[in-house]
Amino acid sequence: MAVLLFAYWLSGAIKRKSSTTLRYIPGPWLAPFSRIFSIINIFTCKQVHRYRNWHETYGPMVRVGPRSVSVTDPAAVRQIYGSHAFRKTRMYDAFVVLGENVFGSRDPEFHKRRKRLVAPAYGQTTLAAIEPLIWRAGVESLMEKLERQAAAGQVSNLFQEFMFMTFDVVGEVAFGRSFDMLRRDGHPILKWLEDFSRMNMFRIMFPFLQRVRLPWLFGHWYESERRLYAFTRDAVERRKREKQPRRDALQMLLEAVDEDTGDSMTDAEIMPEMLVQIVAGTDTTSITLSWCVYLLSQHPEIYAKLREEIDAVLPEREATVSYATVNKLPWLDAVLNETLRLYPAVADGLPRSVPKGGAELGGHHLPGGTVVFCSAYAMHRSSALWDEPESFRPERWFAPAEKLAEMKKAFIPFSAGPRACLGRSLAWLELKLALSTLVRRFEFEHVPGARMEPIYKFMLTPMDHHVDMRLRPRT
Ligand code: HEM
Repeated sequence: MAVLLFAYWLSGAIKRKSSTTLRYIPGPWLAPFSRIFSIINIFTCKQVHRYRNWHETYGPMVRVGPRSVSVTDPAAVRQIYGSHAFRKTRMYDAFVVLGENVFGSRDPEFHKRRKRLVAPAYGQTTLAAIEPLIWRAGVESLMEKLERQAAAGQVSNLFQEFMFMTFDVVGEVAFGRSFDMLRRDGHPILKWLEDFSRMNMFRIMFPFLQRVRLPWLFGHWYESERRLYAFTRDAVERRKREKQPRRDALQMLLEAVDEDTGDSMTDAEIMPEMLVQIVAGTDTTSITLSWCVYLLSQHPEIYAKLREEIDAVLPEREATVSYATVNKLPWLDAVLNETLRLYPAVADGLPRSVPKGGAELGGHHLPGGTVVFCSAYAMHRSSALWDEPESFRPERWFAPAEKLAEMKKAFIPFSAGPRACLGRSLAWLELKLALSTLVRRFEFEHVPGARMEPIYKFMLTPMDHHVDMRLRPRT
């Protein structure tokens, strides 16, 4: 029996290897035969290193599975992400939390309609209105907590504190009030979301679970789902009862009107969009800040340059920092860009499906249905695209305009095209306010112990989820 099964697998594998034009794309010898590497990735979380090495060995197009290809050629990457032609794959169903939404949707028509409705929630007018909320609920609350930890002689785990900060900001702007995680060291929504995403994974693997409920098996996950729903609904209803609501992201969603039909969004449509802001807008930003402070702690000369630049525009330690003051600082920009290059939080994946009929990509013909994706980690560290790719050199971002334009083609921390990050202006605002205030108020020094090797588990994080720093208040 075992021999028969093996023979069956082998004949299928050989057919898969030789029957498509993918056979001309180089890659590890096992990749065309089986999806073994996707499975290994799930268990080891080290695919970013693997993809980077493969691209260094095989070039900009690497076959990584029977029907999947990893791409780092900038022109091919723009082709994949630059339009709706290459659609998101089924993997994105995992992001359909409480309903179809702008992030998880695979349908271009739905996405275009929904994006028009939600765009004002991420726009400049909203950002200007919520800046004081981000300062109060996020940055200032974080500084107060760090002040207390420093006074008590405690080491601060900035990985965790930045995460709490970004959750509190999304709570404030998308749910109408902070989750208060910085003060309470957590919130039950963390568990509800974790349970919910596990349940969703099962629903994707076994679609009958969309229709059938198995309370004896998944009872506690259903309970988390119920609580998440009730919590989100409560936030919407609370806001609707307010006589003079403030102009934040939640309000923009409630006031959104479809230009063509004149329809507003229903509560059932608004709720998934609120959750998207948590799923897409918390860890991404906090992890970027974590890597950034770690890199600064390892490069004292860069840290000193940044401190000098920030001290010049923020002479008073305690003053409220405005975005206008820190928005255009060359070293701050360069340090954050270089962090996003070396440690892009969304370092891998973003799978897309080649359209029916196939496509020419990177000099190869790929049949329809082939899964293609760009590993930002591999592209950002490619020796074909960057000088000294593994070095932290923020000054590279001061290159002449022509060189800079070339670099930007190979730089995609927020993806590109119609599905690029909608929250990137908000992310920049949070990143710059938080980092400049931290640098102005504290001297920080890394406390070794936790493993800092990057692993990829949905995001590119340090292995132990710790970035331990000893903080000393500055004058
Ligand atoms: C440093 C921080 C951030 C990084 C590196 C980042 C990165 C990304 C990337 C790579 C994508 C494309 C995902 C894909 O195609 O699968 C994306 C999409 C998205 N991001 Fe961000 N993001 C950040 C912060 C935020 C914030 C703060 C928000 C909102 C609160 C946000 C909201 C979104 C949304 C709504 C999408 C889906 C856009 C669409 O499909 O039209 N992101 N982000």
